[in-house]
Amino acid sequence: MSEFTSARDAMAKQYDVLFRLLLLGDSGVGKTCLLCRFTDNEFHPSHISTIGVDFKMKTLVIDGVKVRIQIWDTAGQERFQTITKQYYRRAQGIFLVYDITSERSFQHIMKWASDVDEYAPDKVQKILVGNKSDDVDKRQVATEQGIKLAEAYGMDFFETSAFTNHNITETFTRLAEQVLAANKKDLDLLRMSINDELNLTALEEEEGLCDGASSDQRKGCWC
Ligand SMILES: Nc1nc2c(ncn2[C@@H]2O[C@H](COP(=O)(O)OP(=O)(O)OP(=O)(O)O)[C@@H](O)[C@H]2O)c(=O)[nH]1
Repeated sequence: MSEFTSARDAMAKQYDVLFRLLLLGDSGVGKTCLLCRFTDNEFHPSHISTIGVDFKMKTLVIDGVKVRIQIWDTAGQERFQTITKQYYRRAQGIFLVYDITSERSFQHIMKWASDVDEYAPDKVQKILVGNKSDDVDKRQVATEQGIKLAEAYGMDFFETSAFTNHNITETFTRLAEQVLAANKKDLDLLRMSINDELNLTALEEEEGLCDGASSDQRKGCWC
């Protein structure tokens, strides 16, 4: 279920909605690097395996909506999967990541996708990501293979490079847009509730002004 904040919380926190997105894929495909590039515009050449899970936040504005996204980076290593699977059920969007220089990581997407079917909410939005597109000499997975697999699963598809910053913002924004669209009904309710609160606040302010106003000022007041 979507994690919409109350109108007062949202106003206090400077965002309208909060989404949880999850990065999944084999160890070494570049999940942590994708996240670091997106949130901090940094790239780390060394592979330090994620232990369990970690997260970073970023706020995007989509169609005038301030979307705060909490992106969970999971460990690709098999030994952490009991832990990482516990995070699936609270995700609204999932990146299924493979490495275009690793046929094996591409084959494993089927396993990741079936885990998502089993443990994530039905409404979860998914996107397929073929990372390391800069590493052309080592490419093992053709772009067309990625396109076909994404079509078969009914997902959008991006080839990315955390190294060159290719398609990074596009990929994260696309998944956030999909999640937003999938939760539009809840969002409309939220907007209505924000409007109600704003109207209420305006009314309260007006009333406050009237209460504290001098008799001259009260003449112009409708209360
Ligand atoms: N050439 C190239 N190398 C990349 C890219 N993204 C990540 N790498 C390298 O791939 C290695 C693994 O990257 P990580 O981001 O640590 O991989 P991970 O998927 O988070 O791995 P786990 O935490 O073990 O699941 C590192 O040496 C990165 O520098 C990319 O876009 N291009």
